[in-house]
Amino acid sequence: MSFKIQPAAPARPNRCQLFGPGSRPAIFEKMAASDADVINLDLEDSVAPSDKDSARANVIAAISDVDWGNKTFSVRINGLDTPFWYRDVVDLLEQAGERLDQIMIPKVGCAGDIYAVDALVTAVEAAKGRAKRISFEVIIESAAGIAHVEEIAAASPRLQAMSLGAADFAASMGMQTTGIGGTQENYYMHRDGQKHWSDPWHWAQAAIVAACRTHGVLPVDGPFGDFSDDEGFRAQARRSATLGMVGKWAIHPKQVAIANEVFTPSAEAVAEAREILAAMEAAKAKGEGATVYKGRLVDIASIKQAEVIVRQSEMISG
Ligand SMILES: CCC(=O)SCCNC(=O)CCNC(=O)[C@H](O)C(C)(C)COP(=O)(O)OP(=O)(O)OC[C@H]1O[C@@H](n2cnc3c(N)ncnc32)[C@H](O)[C@@H]1OP(=O)(O)O
Ligand SMILES: O=CC(=O)O
Ligand SMILES: [Mg+2]
Repeated sequence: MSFKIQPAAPARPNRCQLFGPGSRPAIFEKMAASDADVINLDLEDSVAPSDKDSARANVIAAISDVDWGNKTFSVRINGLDTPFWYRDVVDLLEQAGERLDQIMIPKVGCAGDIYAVDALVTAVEAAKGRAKRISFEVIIESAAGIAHVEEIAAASPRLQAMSLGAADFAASMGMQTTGIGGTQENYYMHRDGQKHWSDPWHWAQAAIVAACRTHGVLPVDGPFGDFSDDEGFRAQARRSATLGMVGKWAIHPKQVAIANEVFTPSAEAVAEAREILAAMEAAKAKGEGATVYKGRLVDIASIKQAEVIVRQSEMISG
């Protein structure tokens, strides 16, 4: 470990973030009744420009009127390149009740974007005497965002989570696809007459995980657009979990259960992690730093690996 200790990310479940347009209040109660850990009401790209004002009013009302239980409650504001974002922040912070936990800043391109929102939020919080300090989450969904991912992850103590937004990311990168996440037909290797598909999102996800883990932020996988493809969603979620991401967005309620399943360590994984910890305790009692568990090496690094799984499981089960 470096002299600088890796900070822990916020200890709250973030296995699934369920999205819904702020212009569709008929689904708010259904979102609240879901099993998602995080709710994201959207003021940005799922809301037509003509509906921005009414969607903002719907969301502000719903923050107090709907029982969101113990979910993390977040609102996605409009991007800093639009005329809408400052009004989103001011109205939310001036008018919304204390139940608002977080705002999501889309399309961030540099640390300065977060600084600007932080300055505005801090001023309105102080002016209104808000007791609860709002946290931030951001979406990396542009070439600039991924190029500056580390400074973004370090930008504010308010920052709790960072998602990869595959749709806008693909557009910003000039990727030749209209698919939102998952397998891309033309991204394959060819050998002996067979196609072997690769993962075009992998490098961006890995960069996000590294930036987040360096700065104590939760790394999250964003949307998977084809909500008819359960197995495609599951495969994408499993790759993300294996890389170190803690959860994934659901853009349809049927994706919630799959995300929760994938991002909850299985009973078998937890049992094995506990056995590794026990094997290492036994090794330590004999003065050994390395031992054999089920025919394979485990050593002091294995304790940290096993603790990741046990901690995740304990945090989720509360
Ligand atoms: C891609 C880049 C991004 O920025 S993604 C994030 C922004 N996008 C969004 O927030 C979109 C969220 N999703 C939606 O708006 C809808 O799910 C879309 C995809 C339009 C599909 O809606 P719809 O045609 O009603 O689906 P459906 O008939 O299969 O619905 C079945 C039942 O589920 C409900 N439902 C629908 N969406 C949600 C949701 N997000 N949260 C909670 N409930 C939802 C429907 O109302 C329907 O309920 P019921 O069975 O009639 O009682
Ligand atoms: O905002 C999300 C995206 O994929 O774009
Ligand atoms: Mg987007």
